[in-house]
Formats: sequence, structure tokens, C-alpha cells
Amino acid sequence: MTAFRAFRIHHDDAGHRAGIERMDTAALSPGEVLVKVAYSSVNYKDALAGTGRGAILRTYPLNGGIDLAGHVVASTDPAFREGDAVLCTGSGLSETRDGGYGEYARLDSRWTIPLPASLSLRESMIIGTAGFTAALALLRMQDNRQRPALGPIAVTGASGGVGMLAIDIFSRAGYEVHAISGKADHFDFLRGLGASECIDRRQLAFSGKPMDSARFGGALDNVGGAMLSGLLPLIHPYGNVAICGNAGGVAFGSTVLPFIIRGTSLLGIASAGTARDLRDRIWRHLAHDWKPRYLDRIATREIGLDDLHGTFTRMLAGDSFGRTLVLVGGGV
Ligand SMILES: CCC(=O)SCCNC(=O)CCNC(=O)[C@H](O)C(C)(C)COP(=O)(O)OP(=O)(O)OC[C@H]1O[C@@H](n2cnc3c(N)ncnc32)[C@H](O)[C@@H]1OP(=O)(O)O
Ligand SMILES: NC(=O)c1ccc[n+]([C@@H]2O[C@H](COP(=O)([O-])OP(=O)(O)OC[C@H]3O[C@@H](n4cnc5c(N)ncnc54)[C@H](O)[C@@H]3O)[C@@H](O)[C@H]2O)c1
Repeated sequence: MTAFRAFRIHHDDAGHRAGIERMDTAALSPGEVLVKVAYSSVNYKDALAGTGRGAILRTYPLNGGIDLAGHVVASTDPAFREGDAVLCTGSGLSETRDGGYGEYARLDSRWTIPLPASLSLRESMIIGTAGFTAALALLRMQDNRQRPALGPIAVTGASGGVGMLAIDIFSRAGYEVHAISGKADHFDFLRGLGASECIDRRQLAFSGKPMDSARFGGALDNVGGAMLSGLLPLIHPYGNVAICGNAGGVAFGSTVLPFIIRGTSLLGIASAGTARDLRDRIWRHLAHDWKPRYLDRIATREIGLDDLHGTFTRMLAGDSFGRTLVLVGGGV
């Protein structure tokens, strides 16, 4: 038994509360692999969970943090040995089991990923759920015949974590990326990550017509709501729109016309529950041919567990810029 610090989330008759607590490894969720956590990260979902703004946890109390990377301390599964570097994203972390905002976490070995040799623990957490999600979207789009020749990919919420990693990963994979963002002062930065065009979301004048002149080969949408509704009539024949996020709203509107006239496909992206074989495929890509080139630029902030509250508030106010890395236990 080892005592450690964790950012723990409660919801009971007294309501929502979350903060730093001391706890013991014996109290962690069950699992085969005990990990000393080096890094975690901050995702929009972590902000929803940590503030109680979204119903993310499905059991209480739990340690927050949907991402973690660190070293194995002990394992009852012979596939893992003390000292192995591992990572885990989604897979129930901060939903049904204790997550990465604690100096220790106990993982289910089925969802524990050996750290690829070409990634450091730090790099793996700059990628985290955000980069995994962008890569899952690319994989699903390509499996549904998305190709660079179909036309540029629109990336919405482009200044956020998923957005920046999508610019880097899609452009590296050969796509022309058109970044859509409300932060015009950061357009040069987004071009530096691989965006060939940057579009101010306030200048986007969606016509409201059920079909409009096709402009994008496909899209990765982090925003939802009116943004998603507006993009659907603009997709070239047989392009894909990957629905990733809800930062701008959960409801969207459409007619059937883009789907039955242009063969547009809507692809749902649910990173947390991705099957293991797909996870392995995605991390192989992320470690090699899709490894983001600009991770150090994308990691715009490095914080400790004590700084989580303020980071969540800024993120939910739409103030994100790139990825925030959480240095949990010394880092490596
Ligand atoms: C990294 C990924 C992301 O960032 S995703 C974006 C962040 N997520 C969100 O904003 C969702 C927040 N959650 C919510 O608003 C609510 O929990 C929602 C989804 C609306 C459901 O609440 P409510 O309407 O009260 O229904 P309920 O809890 O009775 O559930 C209905 C059925 O849906 C299921 N469900 C719900 N949440 C999940 C989940 N996270 N994973 C898997 N299943 C889920 C419930 O189990 C239930 O189905 P069943 O009756 O158990 O078969
Ligand atoms: N489907 C999945 O598996 C999955 C995985 C990761 C993230 N997500 C979702 O993707 C989205 C982005 O996540 P993230 O971690 O990169 O968050 P983030 O905060 O880093 O990025 C969000 C981006 O959306 C922009 N934004 C916020 N409110 C907006 C609005 N009203 N209109 C237009 N743009 C707005 C922000 O400026 C920022 O660029 C979130 O909705 C998150 O829930 C989904």
C-alpha cells in the first residue's frame, strides 16, 4: 500500500465537488497493472468531468483524467513487467474507473498499451485522447474511401487539442487542411502546423440552403451544432464528415439531400470505447507514418495537479490553445 495525491471527483447529496486528496493504492479501481503515472493531459471531457458541467463519470467517486502514461510498478498479467512504459487513453478512465490525475493508477491489462519505442511518455500524452481521436477519424475516413484527391479537409475547432493534432496528422498523411477557427490572431501558428488555409469562423457565411457548391472533400468537426449543419451541404461527392465533438452544441440540422445526392457519410467518432485491434493500429500509425511533427509546439502549457481547476474553466469558456500536459509524478 502506498499513499499518494490525486484529483478526485465526487457527486453525492451535497452535489459536485473535486479537488486534491490523499488516498492509498489499495483504494484504486481493480485491475492487473499498477502504474506510477508520469503524465496526463487535459481534454475537453476532463473539463466537463472536473467541473461537473457534463455527466461524464458513471460512478462516484473517481480520480479524473481520461489519459495517462507512466511506468508499471507491479502486474499480475505476465504481459507486463515492472518498469515497462505504458499508456492508456479513454477505456473507462474517469468514467467507470480511476483515471490519470493521480500519482498511481490501476489499469485493466486489456486496455494497457505498451509505449511504442519511437514515442516518449511525454510525446504520448501530448498526443493523448486528442491525437488518438484525430487519427481514429482519419482511419475511419480512409476506410470509407477518403483520399486527398477528393479535396481539402475542413478541421473545425482548429485551435484546440484535437484540432491542432488533426491539422498536423492529416497534412502529414497527404491531405490539404483548411482550418476553421475563431482565433484569427493564431492563423500563422496553424499554418505552421500544416494548414494550407485558415478560415475565420465568423466569416463563414453558410447559405442555409440544403445543398450548396461543394468546397471540402471531407471534414473533422469538433464543434457540432450550427457548424456541423453548415458543413454538410458543402462536401464533395462521397466525402466523409467525422463527428468528433460538441464544443459548440449537441443538436444539428440537415436534410437528407447531401446524403442521397452526394453520398456524404457521417462517421461517429467515439475514442473512449475503441476496440483493442483498432487502438493498436492507431498507435502504430501515431508512432510512425502519422507521428505528429510539431508536438513541442502543440504542447502549449505544462501544469501540475493543483492547476487543473483554472485550466478547466478556461477550456469550457472556449479559451483553449493546443494541448495542456499534466506533469503528475516527475515525468520522464
Ligand atoms: C473524449 C470523448 C468526448 O469528449 S465526448 C464529449 C463529452 N461527453 C458528453 O458531453 C456527454 C455527457 N453526458 C450526458 O450528457 C448524459 O450522460 C447523456 C449521454 C445525455 C445520457 O444521460 P441521460 O439522458 O440521463 O440517460 P442515461 O444516463 O439513462 O443513459 C441512457 C443510455 O445511454 C447509455 N450511456 C450514457 N452515457 C454513456 C456512455 N458514456 N457510454 C456508454 N453508454 C452510455 C446508458 O448506459 C443508457 O443505456 P442503457 O439503458 O444502460 O442501455
Ligand atoms: N469523440 C471523441 O472521442 C472525442 C475525443 C476527444 C475530444 N472530443 C470532443 O472534441 C471537442 C474538442 O476537444 P478538445 O479536447 O480538443 O477541446 P479543446 O478545448 O482543446 O478544443 C475545443 C475547440 O473548440 C473551440 N470552440 C469552443 N466553443 C466553441 C463554439 N461555441 N463554437 C466554435 N468553436 C468553439 C475552441 O476554441 C477550441 O478550439 C470537444 O467537444 C470534445 O468533447 C471528442
